[in-house]
Amino acid sequence: MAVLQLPKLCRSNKHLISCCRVSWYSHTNKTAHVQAQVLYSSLARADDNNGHAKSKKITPFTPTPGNKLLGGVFGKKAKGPAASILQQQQQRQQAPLPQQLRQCHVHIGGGGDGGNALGKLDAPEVTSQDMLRAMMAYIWPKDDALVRKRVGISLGLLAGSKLLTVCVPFLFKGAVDTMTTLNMDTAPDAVLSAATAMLLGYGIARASAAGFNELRNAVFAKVAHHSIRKIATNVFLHLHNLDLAFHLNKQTGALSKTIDRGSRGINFVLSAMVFNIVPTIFELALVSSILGIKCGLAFAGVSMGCVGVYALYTLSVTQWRTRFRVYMNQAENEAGNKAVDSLINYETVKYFNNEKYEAGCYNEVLRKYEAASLKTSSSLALLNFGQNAIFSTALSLIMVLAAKEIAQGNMTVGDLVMVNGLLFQLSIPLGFLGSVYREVRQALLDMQAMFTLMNVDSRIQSPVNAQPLFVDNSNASIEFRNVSFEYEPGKPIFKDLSFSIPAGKNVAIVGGSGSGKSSIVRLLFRFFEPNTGKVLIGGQDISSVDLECLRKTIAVVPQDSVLFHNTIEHNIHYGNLSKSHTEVENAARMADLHDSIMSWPNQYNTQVGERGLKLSGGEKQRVAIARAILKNTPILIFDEATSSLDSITEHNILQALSCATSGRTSICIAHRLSTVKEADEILVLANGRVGERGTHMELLRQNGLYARLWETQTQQFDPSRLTDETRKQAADAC
Ligand SMILES: Nc1ncnc2c1ncn2[C@@H]1O[C@H](COP(=O)(O)OP(=O)(O)OP(=O)(O)O)[C@@H](O)[C@H]1O
Repeated sequence: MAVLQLPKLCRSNKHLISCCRVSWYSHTNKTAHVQAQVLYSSLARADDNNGHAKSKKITPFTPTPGNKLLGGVFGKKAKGPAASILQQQQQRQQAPLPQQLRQCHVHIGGGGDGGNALGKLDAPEVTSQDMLRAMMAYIWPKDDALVRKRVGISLGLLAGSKLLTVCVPFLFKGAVDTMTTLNMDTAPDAVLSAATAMLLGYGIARASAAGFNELRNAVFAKVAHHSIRKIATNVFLHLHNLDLAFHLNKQTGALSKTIDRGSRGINFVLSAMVFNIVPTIFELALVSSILGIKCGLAFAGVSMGCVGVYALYTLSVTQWRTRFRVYMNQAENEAGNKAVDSLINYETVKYFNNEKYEAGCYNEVLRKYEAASLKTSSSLALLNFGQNAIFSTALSLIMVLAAKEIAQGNMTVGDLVMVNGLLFQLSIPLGFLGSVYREVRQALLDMQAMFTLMNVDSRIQSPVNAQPLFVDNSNASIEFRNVSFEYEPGKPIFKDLSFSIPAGKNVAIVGGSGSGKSSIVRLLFRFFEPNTGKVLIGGQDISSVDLECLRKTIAVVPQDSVLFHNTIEHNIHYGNLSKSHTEVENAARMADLHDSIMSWPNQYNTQVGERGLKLSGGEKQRVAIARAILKNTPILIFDEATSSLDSITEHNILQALSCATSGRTSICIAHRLSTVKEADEILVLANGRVGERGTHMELLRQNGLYARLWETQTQQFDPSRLTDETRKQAADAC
């Protein structure tokens, strides 16, 4: 039994501004990860001051699902016993948990989302080092010699361009010094040609340095884009592997923005890492050494001092500016979410004439974004000005020093030109250093959100050494054994639910709205896991079988059919991508859709619009049915599959479905009882259990909840036939 000490003291703490739940998250069958998160630092201060006195009130706490806890708030500087207990929780503890606590998940909340619009992700945070390490694996992959070769060539080109760049001021100095001897020399033509050669060399060196740079960019571009593609694909796949609960809690707008910004960040950081940071430091050292050797220690001292002050200023101001970028990202995510949510609900907005309200909400979020961007740009102006001021001061100082040396005859005018050239050359990488640091920090922030996503574990995974699911039409039985389940603590959906469906039978599940019919499908498909009890298919516990194998065994026609923004052919074909066009057509025929499709101008190439909005509700349902037929699985589930169809179409489809499902195990969820009265057995859900079960006639004879529902629907209701108990049940169900 896991016992956590939680700071009861927080209950009385006036600084507490957040009420949160502790996360119980089962990665394996026997352990739970417990993670506390930093929410506010105000409590930390209170804890600092009075930690000892308050620690007396700490009592052990035995967690159960749904227990509401207060606290979990501390800052980096938190001290005292209360803080140390919280810190213990923060370090991921692994404690064996009893069965009923396994796989029960509640997440830390409580406002003050300091992150982004993705909310708090239930994953350890990714550090900059983690990300750099991960990226290094992409740019220097052990298994891809071609990529390594490209990186090597790019580095060679980089070295060539740097050397040429450093030569430029020397050639210019040579030309100026040669020209100054023009009047005193006896052979002006020779001097002129020497100066011309040096000036030509100057031009060639400049052009070649630039050429090498561009060539390097071109060679490296493939490495960068290749890495971006790989990382973005991995993130995308990872998102698809996360469980339904994650996706129900996250907003798609924020997710796509996070991937978008994260991928852009990768491009920047990759180039910066290889071509800017290390080579810039090298160039700074080179230029300072040349200045020191050629012109003296004073010159080197001023240039090094300038670099030091410049770097210090840049780093500290950039650090300070980072928070504005975080606000900006948050506001941008929020704006993206708002826009997507509002546009997806276009029709609802119109039905209720709420365009202005929606625009107002969007404007409000944009206002936040505007404020954050203004702060970002004004602080950037401050940074740029400061950098310029530092550099100009150093440049003036060095030029004064050079002028003095010329006056004393220690340096030539050419030297002055060379110093000037070197310093200007220095200003380029220095400017880069500032902006690269700035951009790298910002890119790392963007990437952090994306990589943190990669750290989120799916709660539903195939167990290690998972068995395949050995079922076919002959043995695809389904059993729910003592299943208890709740999405949220304190709101049980099933209480000790048990039923079984023999292989090849067609069973209907009916019950009031919210009684948990669709939840049965989700448990069967392993979108969620029961808190206790087991779900078995063909006698195998589905939590121990391979997830992909399990899902290949079941075809679902969901309650809301959402289609891809593609042709109708693609949408039906999606049910089984290995099937031919003829099989797609056959499935469409069975779903009573083929004739409708053939009457459209573009037939199977008709575009269905975003989420299938160009189709009627009934047509979408028939596409979903055709898909499921095409998937051709031993188990078929229809969740309100014909609710949007007219009676004639429904009748046709039901006939086709009885062919399609014959010999297979099928579950039909329906409100309209006329669609399920032919089922082999009907289960009536009530109060989290199977309240009644039997064939249509048996249930009518039982004269219970089903009879009441049936009579209400067929308008043959005779209240005098109902007992008080049934009346109460029926009232609950309806
Ligand atoms: N992801 C979720 N998180 C929290 N509660 C949920 C979630 N999904 C469903 N519920 C709740 O679980 C209960 C059962 O939902 P379910 O969709 O299984 O009912 P149903 O019987 O299929 O309803 P209907 O006939 O109206 O479709 C409902 O009260 C619903 O609000």
